[in-house]
Amino acid sequence: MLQKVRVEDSVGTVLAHDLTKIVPGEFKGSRFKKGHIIQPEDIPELLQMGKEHLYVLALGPDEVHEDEAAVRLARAAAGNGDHGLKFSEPQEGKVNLIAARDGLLKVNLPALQQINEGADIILATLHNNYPVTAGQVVAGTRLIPLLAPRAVIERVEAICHQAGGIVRIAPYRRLRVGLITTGSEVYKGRVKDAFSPVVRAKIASYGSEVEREEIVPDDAGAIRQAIAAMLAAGMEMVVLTGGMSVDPDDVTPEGIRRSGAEVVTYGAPVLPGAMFMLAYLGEVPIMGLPGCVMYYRATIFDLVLPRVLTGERLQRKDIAGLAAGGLCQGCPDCRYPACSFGKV
Ligand SMILES: Nc1nc2c(c(=O)[nH]1)N[C@H]1C(S)=C(S)[C@@H](COP(=O)(O)OP(=O)(O)OC[C@H]3O[C@@H](n4cnc5c(N)ncnc54)[C@H](O)[C@@H]3O)O[C@H]1N2
Ligand code: MOO
Repeated sequence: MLQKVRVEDSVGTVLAHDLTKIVPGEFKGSRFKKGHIIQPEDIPELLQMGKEHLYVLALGPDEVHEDEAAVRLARAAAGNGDHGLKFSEPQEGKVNLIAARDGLLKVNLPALQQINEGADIILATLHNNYPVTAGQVVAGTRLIPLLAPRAVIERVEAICHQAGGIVRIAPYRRLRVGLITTGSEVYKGRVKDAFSPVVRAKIASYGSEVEREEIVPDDAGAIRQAIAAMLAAGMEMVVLTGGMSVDPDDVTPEGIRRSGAEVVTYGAPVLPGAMFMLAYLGEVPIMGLPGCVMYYRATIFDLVLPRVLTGERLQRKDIAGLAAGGLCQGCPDCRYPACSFGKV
């Protein structure tokens, strides 16, 4: 409700329109914004600006101001657990949710949809499973009107509460990784290994480390043995490169099968990365990386590795779920992850 109040009596009320300040030759512009809550220290300045009365919105007992609504939704969306998020100060009814650590953004998509199907308040996020770095804005919330009935915010708080939070940053585990490079040409020294530096760097970028490395020829028995040796040495993840395609010498999938690992998938609806294999030997993820991972900046490995590092055990349906967005556009100037690749 619009009300006219004396400036001296206006502390705590909500300004109904922008207030322009003019200091000749120095300043002309909006000094107080619509929606601003008048503070005690504003009074002298308002009087000096020549104001004696203000139009304000009286906050009814059943109404919330845009800033309060945004703060409350942001906090509810993060939930109570170890969410890994920080919040910006509210500004013009908007609060940003900011990653407090590196990790994978997890968004409860059905609950997000439910919130946004209601009127008057919105929550927008980056894509689910987006790899983020500390300090990055991952979501934002805003009330659409300046004031809204309390029921609006209570409704979204209830959705968030029921979902146990909607947005969080899943941290990466630090795993001991074993790398098995396959290829008789590499084993015999005809080709210098170019795969290992790529895999090492990528794994290091998520905070884990390749602790052991072995080069084996294109021989399924040798591959099986190398996998067993990696587990015996305490490796918590095993990555194999090369030999993933259809040539007679491509025996890496066979070697992984012979290790006794349970194969989740051989083949993934992702380009580059179609000839990828994911398997588990007990709790230990085993990944077969096709040749493209060596020379493309972003591939299936970038989509699967961070999820595995958060401790998620991927299933066939998760791999199938990569199809929409699984086609890399092959931009000359790769901006992954800020692109459509891997975004569902
Ligand atoms: N007829 C078909 N050909 C290919 C298919 C297909 O479906 N049908 N798939 C293509 C795709 S997709 C990819 S990816 C590659 C798969 O590659 P592989 O994982 O089988 O890789 P290799 O055959 O072992 O090697 C390819 C190439 O890269 C060199 N290489 C391998 N490892 C290393 C290393 N550690 N350091 C340096 N160079 C390495 C290797 O010598 C070969 O020249 O297959 C497509 N073909
Ligand atoms: O497996 Mo290939 O990796 O589609 O490029």
